[in-house]
Amino acid sequence: MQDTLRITEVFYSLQGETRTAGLPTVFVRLTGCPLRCQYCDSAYAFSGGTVRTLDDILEQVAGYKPRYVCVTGGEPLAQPNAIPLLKQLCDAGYEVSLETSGALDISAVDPRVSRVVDLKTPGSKEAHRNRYENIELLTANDQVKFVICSREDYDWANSKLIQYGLDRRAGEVLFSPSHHDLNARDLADWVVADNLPVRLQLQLHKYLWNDEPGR
Ligand SMILES: C[S@@+](CC[C@H](N)C(=O)[O-])C[C@H]1O[C@@H](n2cnc3c(N)ncnc32)[C@H](O)[C@@H]1O
Ligand SMILES: Nc1nc2[nH]cc(C(=O)O)c2c(=O)[nH]1
Ligand code: SF4
Ligand SMILES: [Mg+2]
Repeated sequence: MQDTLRITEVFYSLQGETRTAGLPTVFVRLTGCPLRCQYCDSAYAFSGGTVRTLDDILEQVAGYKPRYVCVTGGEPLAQPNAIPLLKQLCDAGYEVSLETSGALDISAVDPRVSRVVDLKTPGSKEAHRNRYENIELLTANDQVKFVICSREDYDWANSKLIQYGLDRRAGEVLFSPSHHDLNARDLADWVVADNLPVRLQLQLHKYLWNDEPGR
């Protein structure tokens, strides 16, 4: 029996988020998530999907001849075979990132992967799932993200930034407005007013292609 993963989609697009925003990237979206963030834009990946072998997924990725590959979901780390997938993508020579909720242990992820770890804000309604032990594991190759729904979420994110010295632990601290919940301009004004050491992140793909799956 070969190693398999349940996959919602594999597609080639522009990275809409994080430090590689704007760069052509292959996305591998794994099916299933144990969380239910209030704002989730990928709820179509909670169920369904297709069981595929790692070799089959790697072959499709290779067909795009990408430099960047992003493993996302759903929650990738909810499937144990996400770990060998990430390693094999690195071995194949891609620059690999992982989008993860921060609710599961990130320690087994290949160190070549840039782990994009969400710290779930109160506005997500899933903040009680944050696994704060993950913060100790972050390196300069990793990124921490806050998806911010309100001024209260902004103040909460700012307090975590200070409490854990996140800008010194991770290569990037990303503040992203929750699409539909918060005006990006308000968040931009708050970041400037407070002179925060964070990067405002907009979801580029939503400006380009709205909320279409597979973009
Ligand atoms: C769909 S999740 C999949 C990976 C993982 N489950 C997680 O939450 O990081 C990918 C990224 O999209 C973000 N996201 C989801 N819905 C969003 C929304 N409405 N506005 C802004 N970011 C959103 C998540 O917070 C996460 O950083
Ligand atoms: N273009 C594009 N960029 C993305 N970056 C992270 C995504 C995600 O859903 O995790 C995503 C996505 O769904 N599309
Ligand atoms: S953890 Fe990620 S995929 Fe799961 S509900 Fe939250 S945003 Fe959606
Ligand atoms: Mg998305």
